[in-house]
Amino acid sequence: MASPWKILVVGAGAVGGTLAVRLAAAGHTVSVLARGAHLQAIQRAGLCLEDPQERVCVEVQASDDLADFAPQDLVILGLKAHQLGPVLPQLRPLLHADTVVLPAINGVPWWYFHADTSPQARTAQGRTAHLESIDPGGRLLGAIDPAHLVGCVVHASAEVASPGVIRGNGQYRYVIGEPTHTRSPRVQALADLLRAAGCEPEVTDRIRDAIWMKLVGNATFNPVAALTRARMNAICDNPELVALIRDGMAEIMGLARAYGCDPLVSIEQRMEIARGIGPVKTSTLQDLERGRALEIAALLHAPLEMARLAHHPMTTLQTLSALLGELDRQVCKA
Ligand SMILES: NC(=O)C1=CN([C@@H]2O[C@H](COP(=O)(O)OP(=O)(O)OC[C@H]3O[C@@H](n4cnc5c(N)ncnc54)[C@H](OP(=O)(O)O)[C@@H]3O)[C@@H](O)[C@H]2O)C=CC1
Ligand SMILES: CC(C)(CO)C(=O)C(=O)O
Repeated sequence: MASPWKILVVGAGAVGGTLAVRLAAAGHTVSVLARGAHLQAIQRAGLCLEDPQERVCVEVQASDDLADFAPQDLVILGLKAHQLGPVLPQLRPLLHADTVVLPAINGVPWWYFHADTSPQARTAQGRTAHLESIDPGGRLLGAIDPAHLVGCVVHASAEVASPGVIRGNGQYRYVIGEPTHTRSPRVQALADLLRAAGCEPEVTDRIRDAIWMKLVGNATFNPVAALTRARMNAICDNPELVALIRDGMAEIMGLARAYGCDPLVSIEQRMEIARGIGPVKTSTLQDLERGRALEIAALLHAPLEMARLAHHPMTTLQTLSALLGELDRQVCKA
């Protein structure tokens, strides 16, 4: 192995925990930010990843306080998008000049307009625009230097099965790319790192296309899954839900194009990809079942805000957002 990386996973839940285990098992120095019973279990017995093929457990340094960690080569963000606020500014002391920050997070990212060329990307004053729905006041955008960021789209499904134990569906596909839409040695190095850890990285010089392609599924399947409590395969087998999802997909694909992007696949192909994920619970359904706040802002409010800015109609997504918002208020904690 080339020299080990010093890696911090901030939010070692389903997605972050998966990456933490794979990277630690590949010999890297991995630390994790976790909390509560999950943190206690990791400190007591390590962090474990089960997939249909194997169970792997690793020992990692774990804490609920970012001040306990030294500067890192790579910081992976495995939080829900709405959990970033208090955490992102605290990362600054952990970043050296070449540290890469990799947000493994669904939805429209807070940094979307950084280095973007769409007309909406700059304010009238020439500054990088932000979306109020995911980044009120632009505080996330100002929290860390966006030069550290590499975009990441996660094609994997997992959940925290019990404290200290992540259960995944055995898919480990990550699309990574520069927000500047260029090729870079650091993205290549990240791809090598992930491949050597048994993952399937894909490098793109059009990361926003990959973000939209993923969002086409998350903005439709995730709310429908939470509203119906159905797994992915059950949704795919229900023609009425499929019709609803196809309408929502068409809206998001149109929005992607309105922002100069290509959603990369047809509705038919996107449905097939969703079916291939298997009988899993979306992360939004997992949150609902645990009474946790739903990730509505990044999956629905942000594209709806972008739709308003671009004068693009999205009635299906508006309806899903209204229904999911009320479910969140009725069932989930703040
Ligand atoms: N799960 C999946 O299958 C997939 C998820 N995604 C996306 O990946 C991202 C992460 O989701 P997922 O892994 O499911 O989420 P999880 O809730 O499983 O993981 C997030 C973890 O971060 C912890 N956390 C949050 N804030 C803090 C904090 N301040 N200090 C310490 N720990 C903290 C959470 O703890 P606590 O539980 O106490 O809040 C939780 O353990 C989301 O954007 C999701 O949409 C993408 C593809 C698939
Ligand atoms: C639906 C799924 C698993 C697709 O990868 C996902 O992204 C999620 O659960 O949020």
